[in-house]
This record gives sequence, structure tokens and C-alpha cells, in this order.
Amino acid sequence: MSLNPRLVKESFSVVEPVAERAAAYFYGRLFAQSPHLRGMFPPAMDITRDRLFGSLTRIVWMLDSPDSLGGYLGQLGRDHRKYGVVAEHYTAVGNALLATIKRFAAEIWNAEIEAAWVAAYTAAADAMIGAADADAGKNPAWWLAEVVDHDRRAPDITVVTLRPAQRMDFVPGQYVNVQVARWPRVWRTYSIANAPRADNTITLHVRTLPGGWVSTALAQHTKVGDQILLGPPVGTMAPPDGERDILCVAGGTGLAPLKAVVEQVISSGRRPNISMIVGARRAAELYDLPDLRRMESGFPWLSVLPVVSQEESYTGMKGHLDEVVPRINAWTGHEVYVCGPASMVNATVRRLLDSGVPLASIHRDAIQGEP
Ligand SMILES: NC(=O)C1=CN([C@@H]2O[C@H](COP(=O)(O)OP(=O)(O)OC[C@H]3O[C@@H](n4cnc5c(N)ncnc54)[C@H](O)[C@@H]3O)[C@@H](O)[C@H]2O)C=CC1
Repeated sequence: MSLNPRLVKESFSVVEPVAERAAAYFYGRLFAQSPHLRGMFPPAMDITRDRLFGSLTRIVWMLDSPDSLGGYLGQLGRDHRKYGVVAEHYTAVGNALLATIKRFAAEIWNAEIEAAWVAAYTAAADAMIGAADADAGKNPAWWLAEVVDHDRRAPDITVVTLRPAQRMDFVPGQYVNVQVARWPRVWRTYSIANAPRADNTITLHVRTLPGGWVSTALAQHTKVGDQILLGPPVGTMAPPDGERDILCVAGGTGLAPLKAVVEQVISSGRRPNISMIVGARRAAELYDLPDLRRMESGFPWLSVLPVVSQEESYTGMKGHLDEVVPRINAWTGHEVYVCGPASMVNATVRRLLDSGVPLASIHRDAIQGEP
């Protein structure tokens, strides 16, 4: 069986515009054929459905880049250990996936396309299973973590510090999936907001969103001493290893992974100039400014610039990050990190590219938050 990325991509592009219906069909089919699998999923499937297509889209578009794809599938396989996924589940998922693509790409479907999908799915499942097996000897499938600090910084922003019961190794810039006792099987992603610490604690920045199950539970129904579950650290954003100056553009709680990256650079002993441009809608939402100012006073090469977009009376810099950032500097020689709401990240990256910053110098990570 040989891989044929072109056929997979062409047929997937027919399904992509109807992704929502295809995902609903996929799960309907999966649970009809294997009802016992339903218990592994949360009662409300909306976010799970989006995540499925998000992952599938990434995999399909990475089929031509085996190195990136291998890394991504490895993380996905390790991360799926927390759901209790074992090798035999992949067969059921593969059958439902094939039936789904076949149905929604019916007008172009043929034996060659089917063979291409079977080959691609088999290779992807093998990579995930292999990574999960290799990880099983080294790390737990999930970590139990105790809440050791709970700090409401703004009406809807809470900073939570957790101590995992077992050592958790991670790269600054990565994120974890979080599950609270109140909502079994519901997992949401949060970036780790610190470089590794000697006491193994990690800090998360939580924005409470209307209808956000996990964020509301973490902010309003969680106290010091509670236990929550964490999946393994995932994500490919990482601190730079060269000597170039660094720009970090953070929108809201998108600050979290960028703070981790900056902490790591500072503790590495290197001395690049670091500019952190930190955006919030209102000044009261600059929830981490005192700590950023403390970092700034301890590391003279760091400068922190808060920017507020929706408060006329604010006396500091005002505006949207995508407009403000290119006005401040050309940034062409910098390693650039951008994180925050997707619309802000997309707009800012576009403006940076327009102003001559090479794509290879721009670091961002697609993570899925609530709701
Ligand atoms: N909590 C975490 O660990 C992480 C969160 N994120 C993501 O970061 C986002 C944070 O959201 P909030 O704190 O609610 O941010 P927010 O909605 O309060 O916005 C923060 C900043 O982004 C700017 N902004 C918003 N939309 C924009 C647009 N279309 N163009 C230009 N600028 C725009 C605002 O002006 C403000 O400066 C979420 O989407 C979350 O998924 C990403 C990584 C980690």
C-alpha cells in the first residue's frame, strides 16, 4: 500500500466545506457500530466534533511533510492515552472515517481514492499507536494535579497554579488538556504560563467564557486543595535557540505561553532584547502586568508595552495589536511569537509578513480554547 497524498487532499477538499455535517455523520456511524465507545466521549459533542476536523485537516495538509506530520501524530497518540484509547479503537474509528469520506466525496470516489485513504489512515494510526506505546513506559497517561494557588485577577480572568503528583516535563510554549471533576471526559486546553520550576508546579491563565464548562469550573468552583486532571504537554511552539532579538505579541490570556517562553530565555543566561507587547480590551484586563513589570526590572533587556483597545480614557498606548505592532518597529531581524484570539493572531501575522518579517521567523501555535 503506497501513500498518495494528492488523492487524499483532493477528496478531503470536497468534504471540508461540509465539515460540520461530515463530523456529525462520522460520530453517528462510529457510535452505531461501536456503542460501547460512546462512554469515552463527553455528553456534549460539539467541541469534540470541531477538534476531530481540526486534527484531520492538519493531518491531511501535512501529508507531504513527513517530519512535521510524524511529530504531530506522535503528540496526538500520546495525548490520546488520557482517553483510554487502545489499538483496537483505531479500527472502529478508521472504518467510520472511511465511510464518512466516501459518503461526502461520493461524486469523485473510486477504488484508487479508497486505497489512498486506507494507506494514509493505516500509517497515521500506526504512528499514533507506536508513540503511545513508547510513552507508556515513561509517562503516565494523565497527571493528577493539586490546586496550590487560585488567584482571581479580573472579574473573568483567574490564574491557577497546580502541582502535578508526578514529574511533568514540558517545553515552554506547550499546552495541556485539563479536566475538572465536575465535568468528566470534557477536556480543554490551556497553555503552561511558566518555564519549568524546581517544585514541578505549573500556572494556567483562565479566561471564563460564557458557557465555558471547564473555564467556569476552574474559576468559580475550584479552590486550593482540589484535584484536577492534566493530559500530557503538547504543542510545537518553543523558545528560540539563537541569539536574535525577540518580539512577543500577546492578546488577552494568549500571554500565557509567551510568558513561559520569555522566562525560559531569561533563565538560559542569554541576553537578547525582548519586546513584549501585551494587548487587552480594557486596562483592568491587563491581569499580569505587575508580574511582567517585576520581570522587566530584573532583566534590563526586557521591555513590556501594554496596549488597550476598547477604553477611550486609557492614558497609555491604545489600539488593536495588528495595527500597533508594525508602527512600533520593523521587527525584520526578530524572532516573533504571536498568541491570542485567532482573529488577532491572523491579522497580526498578516501585517508582520506585509512589513517584511519572514514567515520562518514567526512562531504561533494553533490551540483550541473554549468554548
Ligand atoms: N489561556 C490560554 O492559555 C491561552 C489562550 N489562547 C487564546 O487566546 C485568546 C485569549 O482571549 P481573550 O483573553 O478573551 O482576549 P481578548 O478577546 O480580550 O483580546 C485580547 C487582545 O486581542 C485584541 N484583539 C481581539 N480581536 C482582535 C482582532 N480581530 N484584531 C486585532 N486585535 C484583536 C484585543 O484588542 C486585545 O488587545 C483565546 O482565543 C484563547 O483561545 C491562546 C493560547 C493560550
